[in-house]
Amino acid sequence: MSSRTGAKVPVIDFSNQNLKPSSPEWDLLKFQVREALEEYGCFEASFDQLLELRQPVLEALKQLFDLPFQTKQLCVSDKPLRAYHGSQSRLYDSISTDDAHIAENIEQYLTTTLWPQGNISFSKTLASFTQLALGLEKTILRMILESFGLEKYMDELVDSTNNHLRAMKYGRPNTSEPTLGIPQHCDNTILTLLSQLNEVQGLEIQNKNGEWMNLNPSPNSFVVMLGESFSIWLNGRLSSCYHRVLMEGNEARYSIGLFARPRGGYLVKVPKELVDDKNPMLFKPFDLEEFLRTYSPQIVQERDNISGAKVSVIDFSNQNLKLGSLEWDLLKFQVRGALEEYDYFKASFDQLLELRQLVLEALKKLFDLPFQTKKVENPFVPMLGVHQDCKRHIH
Ligand SMILES: O=C(O)CCC(=O)C(=O)O
Ligand SMILES: [Fe+2]
Repeated sequence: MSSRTGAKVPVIDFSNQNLKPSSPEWDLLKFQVREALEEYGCFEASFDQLLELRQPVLEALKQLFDLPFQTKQLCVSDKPLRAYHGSQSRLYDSISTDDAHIAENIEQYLTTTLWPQGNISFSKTLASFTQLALGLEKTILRMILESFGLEKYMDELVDSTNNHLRAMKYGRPNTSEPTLGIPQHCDNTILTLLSQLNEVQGLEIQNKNGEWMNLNPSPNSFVVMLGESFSIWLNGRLSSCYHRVLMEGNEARYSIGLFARPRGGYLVKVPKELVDDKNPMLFKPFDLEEFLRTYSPQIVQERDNISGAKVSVIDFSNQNLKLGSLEWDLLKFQVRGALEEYDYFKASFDQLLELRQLVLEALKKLFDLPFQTKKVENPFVPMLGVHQDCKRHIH
C-alpha cells in the first residue's frame, strides 16, 4: 500500500453570505481556490450554513438506508450510474437522482418510490441541501473560470450541467483493518461537493507524490474536488483529484454529494482560449453520457448482469488460421455478430497462456518501483508515462 502523510488540504472559508464577485474578499478566495486546485485538485470549503442542515440530512439518510433492501431496489434507472446501487453483502450503498436542483425530481424519483404514502420532510431536506450545495458550487465554478479569464463560459457550463445528488452509506466493517469502501478513482464530474454527515472518517485523496492524505473534514465544510470532465475541458491545466474511502471500526459512515456532471448531449470541448502553438488540444470533444454508456467496464458488467446475457467467446487459437478459409469466414461472422449485439467479446487465444505469467511478473516488478522512479513522464502528453489518476473506477 502507498505511503501516507499527515499533511492537510487547504481549508477555504466561504461562510460570508454577502460575498460579492470582484470584491477584495472574492479575489482572495479565488486565488486560494486556484492554488489549492493546482496542488491537490481538492480543498475543504467551510460553509457555516451547512451546520444546521447536517443533522436533518443525516436523519433523512438513516431513514432511507434503513428501508428494506427490496424497497431500495425499487429505485431503478435505465441510465448508467443512477438510482440504487447496493447489495446485501457489500459495504457500500448509494441512492441518487439526476437534476436534483428541481425539487420534483427528488420527490418523484426518490421519495414517492421509497415511500408511496409520502415523506415530505425527506424531500424538503434533500432539496434544501441541494440548493445550498449548488449555490456554493456555482460560486466556486465562477472563481475557477475567472482565474483563467474564461468567465464568459459560465452560463454555458451551468446550463449544460446535470446536478446529480447521491446519498451514500458505508456499512460498518467491524474490523480495525482498513477496508475499502470505494476504490481509488477520479470523479467524472466538473466539480464534486461532498459532505460527510457523521463523525466516521474515511475519505482520502492522493497528493502529487503519490501519498494518501486523510481528509477529516469538519462538520461545517464541504470537500470540493475537481473532476475529470473539468480537467479535460481545461485542457489539463488542472488535474482531477484521485480519492478513495477506507473504512475501519464498527460504525457506519454517511455522506452525501452533489456531482455536477456534463449532461448527455453536451459536448465537453476545450475552449479555444486554452489552445495555442504551445498548448495543443490534448483531448477530443466528448459526450460524457455516451462515453459512460460505451466504455465504463462497470456499466458493461452491470448491463450484462441485469440482462443475464452471456458474452460471446470466440476462439482464435488456431495458429494456421488463413485469410479467406471457411474457419476465417465463420470467425468473421461471429465477430460481427458479437460486436453488433454487445460491442465487445472475449477472444480465446491459447498462445496467451504461456506469456501471461511472465507479463504478470514484469508488471509486478514495474509497479513495485518507487513512485519517483515511475514518474518520469512528459505531463503534457496524455495517456503516456505513469498514470496514477486515470479512471480505474468511474463515479
Ligand atoms: O463518501 C465519500 O466521502 C466519497 C464518495 C465518492 O468518492 C464518490 O461517490 O465518488
Ligand atoms: Fe468520488
